[in-house]
Amino acid sequence: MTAAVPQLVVHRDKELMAQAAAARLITRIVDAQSARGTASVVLTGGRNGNALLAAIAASPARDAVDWKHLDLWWGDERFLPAEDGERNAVQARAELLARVPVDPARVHEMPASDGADGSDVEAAADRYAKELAAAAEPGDRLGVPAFDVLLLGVGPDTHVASLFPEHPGVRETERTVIGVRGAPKPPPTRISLTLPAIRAAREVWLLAAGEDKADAVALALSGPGELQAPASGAYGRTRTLWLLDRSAASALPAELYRPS
Ligand SMILES: O=C(O)[C@H](O)[C@@H](O)[C@H](O)[C@H](O)COP(=O)(O)O
Repeated sequence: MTAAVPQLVVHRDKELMAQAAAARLITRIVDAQSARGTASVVLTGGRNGNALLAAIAASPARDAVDWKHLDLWWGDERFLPAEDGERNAVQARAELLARVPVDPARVHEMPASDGADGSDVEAAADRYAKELAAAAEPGDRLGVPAFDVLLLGVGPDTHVASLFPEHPGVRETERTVIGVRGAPKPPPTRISLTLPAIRAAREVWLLAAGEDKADAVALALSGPGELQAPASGAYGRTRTLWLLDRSAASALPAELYRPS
């Protein structure tokens, strides 16, 4: 079962989108933890992903989360030295993770280029795939944990994670994690979950704000193939949610979104 038919929620502006998405994510984590004692979330890099983390950090409700029983993963990472400020994990630490009592053993950063695999990005990707498989439950698909929420920023070319239009990574159907070279968005070398891994999530939430995303959002939601618009291939098993601001929704056809 998939939730390939997306739900759209459009907020007044990107600031309100970040605040509302933060409240939504806190609630979703609390619900998962009350049901199962634990939760797992896949973080995304980019301005909207980081704004969401900052909004959680600033929220009084953040203490409702049992941070010690939360597994955090990444959808993609820039393949740079571990402490490089351009890494998604370094930015996530600064925005939120250094301010809440997470269990470091449950914060699963993607390998860095100065780690055990050196500059071998494919070996680093395989390492992360093994870490995901080790965390999967017997019933989980593909050897990937059934993430409660998988967050994705959406690029102006409709990329998600580090899966770019017409790039080979979008076609991957077997592996859960791949190395990416020649990414159009710098830096060129990255690690990324693949679409099959993304689709193993219970819920996939896509974040897009700003006029520069309007065409990408309209294209991705018009039903093109995922090779042309990778965001259109990002959906969850039970829910696919597009969190937008009005600017990013401004090119949508009337039947998809009526401005309030
Ligand atoms: O490593 C990255 O750069 C991100 O994971 C990338 O997929 C990002 O989410 C989109 O490019 C949207 O970025 P913005 O939210 O900054 O537009």
